[in-house]
Amino acid sequence: MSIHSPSASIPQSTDFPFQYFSSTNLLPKISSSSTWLYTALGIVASLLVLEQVNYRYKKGHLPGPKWTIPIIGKFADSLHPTLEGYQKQWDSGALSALSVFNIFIVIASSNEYTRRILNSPTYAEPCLVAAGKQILCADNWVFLAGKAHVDYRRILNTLFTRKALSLYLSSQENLSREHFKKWLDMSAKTDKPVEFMMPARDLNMRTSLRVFCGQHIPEEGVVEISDKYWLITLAMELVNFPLALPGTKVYNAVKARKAAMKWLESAARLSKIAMRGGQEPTCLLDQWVMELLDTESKGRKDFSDREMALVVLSFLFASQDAMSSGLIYAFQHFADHPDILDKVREEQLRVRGGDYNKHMTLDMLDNMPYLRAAIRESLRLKPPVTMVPYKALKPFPIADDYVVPAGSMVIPSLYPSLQDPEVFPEPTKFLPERWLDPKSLAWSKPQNFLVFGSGPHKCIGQEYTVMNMACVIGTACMLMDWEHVKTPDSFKVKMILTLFPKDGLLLKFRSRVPVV
Ligand code: HEM
Repeated sequence: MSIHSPSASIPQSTDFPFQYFSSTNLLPKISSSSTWLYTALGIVASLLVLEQVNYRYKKGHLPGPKWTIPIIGKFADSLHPTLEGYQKQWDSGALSALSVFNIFIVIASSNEYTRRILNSPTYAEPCLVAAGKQILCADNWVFLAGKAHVDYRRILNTLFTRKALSLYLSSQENLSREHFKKWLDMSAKTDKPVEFMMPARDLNMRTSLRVFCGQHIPEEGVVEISDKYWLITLAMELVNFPLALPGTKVYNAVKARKAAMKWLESAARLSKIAMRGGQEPTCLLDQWVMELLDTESKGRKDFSDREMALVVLSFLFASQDAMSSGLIYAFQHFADHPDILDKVREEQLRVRGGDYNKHMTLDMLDNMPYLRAAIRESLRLKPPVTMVPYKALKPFPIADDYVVPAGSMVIPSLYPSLQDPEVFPEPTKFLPERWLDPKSLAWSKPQNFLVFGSGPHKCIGQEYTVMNMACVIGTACMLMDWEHVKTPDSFKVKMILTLFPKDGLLLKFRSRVPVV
């Protein structure tokens, strides 16, 4: 098949019972009063046949079910995704196909096809999930494409320079310490372990909101956004029930977004007032407003409160689930590898000059190669984002023998590249050492380290993420011990948009030195 003739031909012989629909001898004598019924049945039957023909035509020779379940397709699987399920799909071929609610989906598992999708902006653009635009608003900058996206992103890059990152570091460290005290108190009160998933998400949400909005959001707003944000996470399924009726996940998520936007718009307004009034910048919004006020800096000078709030919303969306997943697995990996934790501690103590309570700076972080290698390895071993849904803007000749039909979802998978034994021998082991030598095999194939994606939409928060994880883990291991209470589900994976240990990670915390 040529690359310009999408998919395969219509099937010649089938195991689908077309004859059922055309078999007139099954029909009773048609009375005039029931004509409408048979007409309606005929139309429905034709649509169902058309659905199958269309699916088979688009699928072509790709591996995947021969027939799609009428109307819903693989909706049931997409409601309860499992890593094992995806592994099966990836193992079925470098490209494979399925359909959910008539959305045709092509999944890429190889490094080559995955990177081709991520780096072909004229053929495909990120669509997050099918309901992404409803939830994050269609006018959110993350849905821009081409030059408009590049220009917008250039401005946002100024929020993640080294100078900006060092501004955020002290809020991160102070909040981490507050939360460590809470976790230690929880452990001190009972013999039972803490189920770490929600406390970690809470630390992360509070850190993000304070780093992004500083004190421009009152505590009441932080609590409301943190409480409601979970509804947004729950709605981020690959394909949702198509109508956002009251009670559906998408409906609840839209309500949660409206509540969050009210606080975020107010924060943008207050930041502008504070910066114009000569106050010192303390957060990402302030950093942005200072950039706008700087007569030396080039680029757009006017961003409405709504535009700024939508950017913060996109950062919250992108960071909350992925960063929580990254942190939770880091706590699990370090608890399960005390020898590695010892090495991290040794390095921490050396760089902190023997002072357990010394606060971290970016310069100190530069001198912690072992901690950075361990965090990189933790993210490789359990990459929070396993795949990134994109949409084909036009027929996309992804392979010599296959063209992704326009309008299809096309999903690059990050996980298989990060578990490739050719690049990461013993891929299921936690081996920070593989990142210590710049000439190592792992470093020799940077194209395989897809934790943060690749191409024009590569994660804008990559450095911020590593800095935050290093700050939390580096400080935690100075001040606390934590023990992993293992259960039969500890090493099984639960997929809620990102990856989490199935038992929520049970930890017991103990103080090493008083937290100040
Ligand atoms: C462990 C943490 C994180 C992981 C694993 C992660 C991963 C990713 C991935 C895989 C992408 C898609 C890249 C692509 O399409 O090629 C992405 C995009 C993005 N990430 Fe992250 N991310 C993390 C944290 C963050 C944080 C903390 C922020 C915000 C401060 C952030 C902001 C974004 C944004 C805005 C995009 C879209 C960029 C664009 O379309 O230009 N991420 N991230």
